[in-house]
Amino acid sequence: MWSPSVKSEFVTPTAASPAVQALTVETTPLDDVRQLIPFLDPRHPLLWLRRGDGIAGVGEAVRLEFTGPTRVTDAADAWRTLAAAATVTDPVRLPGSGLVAFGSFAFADESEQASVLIVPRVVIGRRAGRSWLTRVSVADASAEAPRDGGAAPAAALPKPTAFGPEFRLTMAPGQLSAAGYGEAVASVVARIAAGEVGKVVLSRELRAHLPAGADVRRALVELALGYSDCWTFAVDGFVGASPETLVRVTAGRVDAQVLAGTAARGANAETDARAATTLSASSKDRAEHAFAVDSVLESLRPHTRALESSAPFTLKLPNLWHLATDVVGTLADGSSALDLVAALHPTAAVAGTPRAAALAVIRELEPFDRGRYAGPTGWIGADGSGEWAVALRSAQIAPDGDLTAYAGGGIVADSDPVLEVAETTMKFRPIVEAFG
Ligand SMILES: C=C(O[C@@H]1C=C(C(=O)O)C=C[C@H]1O)C(=O)O
Repeated sequence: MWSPSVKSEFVTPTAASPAVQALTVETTPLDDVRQLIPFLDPRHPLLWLRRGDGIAGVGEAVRLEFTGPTRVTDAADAWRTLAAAATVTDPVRLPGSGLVAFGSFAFADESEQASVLIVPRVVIGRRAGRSWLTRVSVADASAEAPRDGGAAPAAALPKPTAFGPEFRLTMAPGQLSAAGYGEAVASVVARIAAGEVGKVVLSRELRAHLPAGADVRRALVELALGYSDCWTFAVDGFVGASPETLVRVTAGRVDAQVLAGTAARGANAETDARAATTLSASSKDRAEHAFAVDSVLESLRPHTRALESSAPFTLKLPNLWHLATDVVGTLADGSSALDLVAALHPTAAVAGTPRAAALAVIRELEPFDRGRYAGPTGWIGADGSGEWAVALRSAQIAPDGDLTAYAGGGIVADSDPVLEVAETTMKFRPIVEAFG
């Protein structure tokens, strides 16, 4: 249960966060800031951006790490405690103003990759023509005075910095080659025919190495410009431009957009229109899509009232078409966005159905750790609001510069290995072009 409280005198330490930090958070309005990316740290950007609106974070006031099967529920609990101990002044009161944490969670329970919640020291936000600056300062709950002297006075905007030199990466196959992926797809199709499983989302990876000191903001600009209708994100070295909204919670409203079912864009207007019509008429894609919508509705229903879904429609992206369904409802039980993320992840759009059987096939056939690919990435606010994407069209940059990009697709009874390899190639495009 989420009890919104941004001011609290008393802090109860929890197992997830033994020494609760008391944050002092101050948001002030700014004149419209049109570009958020130039304010970011070139090597440690924190970003959540769509159609020019979003939040950009600089520095780390708090970093919480989670692993294992309870990583999302642990994070939801730790966030409740942290938010309850914070003193927040927020005259702006827009989604993303006040206290926020950026978050990114590993796809798999057994992943080696840490899941994180990061509260930046400074956030610059923009929404519908309004902008703001949030500053965060930290004091240990047991300490008498804030460690860094309390909230900095509402000061001038941090300075944007010039971009570093251009770079171009060459991506090479990772542990699963394109041919190997095709074989894995064929193996899934055989398992579906044998009745072991209904749908499995299989993925492959590409690898590259980022030159030392590379300015990651260059790739973020490419993603944000090329895929402006997608969520361009950067959290702890994990970057991407995802079209899929896992869940949003704003003022008691819950919404999601389920994507599953993919087709290539046509070369001209006529073939492009035909590609969309064929996709929406395809029984293979409709079946794959229905699995994904059902899994989202089933997970959200216990937490919502008046949950409704649209009819499936075709969604146009620069690199492909998707079948999409909008889901909307009213929050019924005070859940935070992270509580809903815990209920939803992993959906059938990125795991398969039945879930446990699909995850077992993924573990067996994918010879790599997905890390945060296909996991939940987004932000959470002090009042439990938030916006979370399924982290697709993404890549993880390790501290040593090694970059791993991921793409996959839903495999159903009549999937064709050759077409599935081609689909992953289309889905790699945003990352390959942003870094290439
Ligand atoms: C798995 C990915 O995408 C997911 C799978 C889709 C499909 O199989 O048609 C479509 C959108 C996403 O839900 C990916 O982009 O890597």
